[in-house]
Amino acid sequence: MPSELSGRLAALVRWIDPGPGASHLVSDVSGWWRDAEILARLGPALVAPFRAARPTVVVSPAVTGYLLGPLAATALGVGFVPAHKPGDGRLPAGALTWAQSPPDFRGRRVDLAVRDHGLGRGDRVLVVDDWVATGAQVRALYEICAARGAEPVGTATVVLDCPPTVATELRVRGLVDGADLTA
Ligand SMILES: O=P(O)(O)OC[C@H]1O[C@H](OP(=O)(O)OP(=O)(O)O)[C@H](O)[C@@H]1O
Ligand SMILES: Nc1ncnc2[nH]cnc12
Repeated sequence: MPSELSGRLAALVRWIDPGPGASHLVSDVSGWWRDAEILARLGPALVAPFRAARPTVVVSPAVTGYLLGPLAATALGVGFVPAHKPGDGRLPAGALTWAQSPPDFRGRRVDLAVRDHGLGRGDRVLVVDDWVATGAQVRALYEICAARGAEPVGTATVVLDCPPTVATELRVRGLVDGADLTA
């Protein structure tokens, strides 16, 4: 992990109390977008460990992934494919491939869908997201890749907050260690 960038990213994470009844604080990463230098560095830093794998496309889940995925795709010079969630109100027309995640960090099983037109045999997919906690949503995206005949080369995340065994299994690389964030 690039240490100077890691420190700046970690310092920009804020924690919000969602209000009465909430069991835990919620992260706010909007500081990453507001800092022009960090914004410019995010894409290249995320993709650096995966350049040798020659990804042909970046896939990211709604909704924060939609901010990071295009930064990573631009850095690689490849295209971007959004992975939709039923609640995001933007399910595209045409055939979709769906997968359901195992319980994620909130205990939810998340349904994810990718437009068939966007992903196919021969694609080498880099998954990009802001945070990997249990790896549940990454697993669902890899399942979609497999169903489309595409190969996931790994996952680039800003916050790597999953057990090392999961990071190794899913080939996840991160810019900030979750243990360095204090809520
Ligand atoms: O490793 P996991 O347990 O799967 O959790 C990580 C995922 O959960 C969060 O997304 P969320 O569904 O909260 O969507 P958001 O981008 O709208 O915050 C985060 O952005 C990752 O996508
Ligand atoms: N955005 C997020 N994604 C996953 N785990 C988190 N823990 C706190 N914020 C999170």
